[in-house]
Amino acid sequence: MTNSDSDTATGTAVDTTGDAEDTVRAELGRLRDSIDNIDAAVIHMLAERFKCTQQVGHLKAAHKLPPADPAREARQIARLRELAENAKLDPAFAEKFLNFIIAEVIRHHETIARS
Ligand SMILES: O=C(O)C(=O)C[C@]1(C(=O)O)C=C[C@@H](O)C=C1
Repeated sequence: MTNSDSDTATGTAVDTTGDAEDTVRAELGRLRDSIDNIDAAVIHMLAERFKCTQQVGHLKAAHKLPPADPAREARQIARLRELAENAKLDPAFAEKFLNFIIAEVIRHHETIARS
């Protein structure tokens, strides 16, 4: 036996050279690199979204429109839930995530309206 010995309790092969550990470490590193890229993309996309919503906030304040538009939100939620389902993402999570972002946007709109 060169790369593995037999586990005395289970009889299963156990790596004794550290090769498996290296493989796992490499795979984890590769996945984390992708996660870091995705997180960066999410941040950049959110930054662009907030640039748009800031403009919406100024437009709404200038025309005395209310910060929140529940009918628009209902349409966005229905749309995102369907997108999530098709993408095999939990639609409840997608809805929570959108509501979290919109709550922050409404806070920004209110700040702009007060200024
Ligand atoms: O579309 C608007 O009216 C916005 O103010 C943007 C936005 C959003 O972040 O998507 C935020 C608040 C509204 O209640 C609905 C949507």
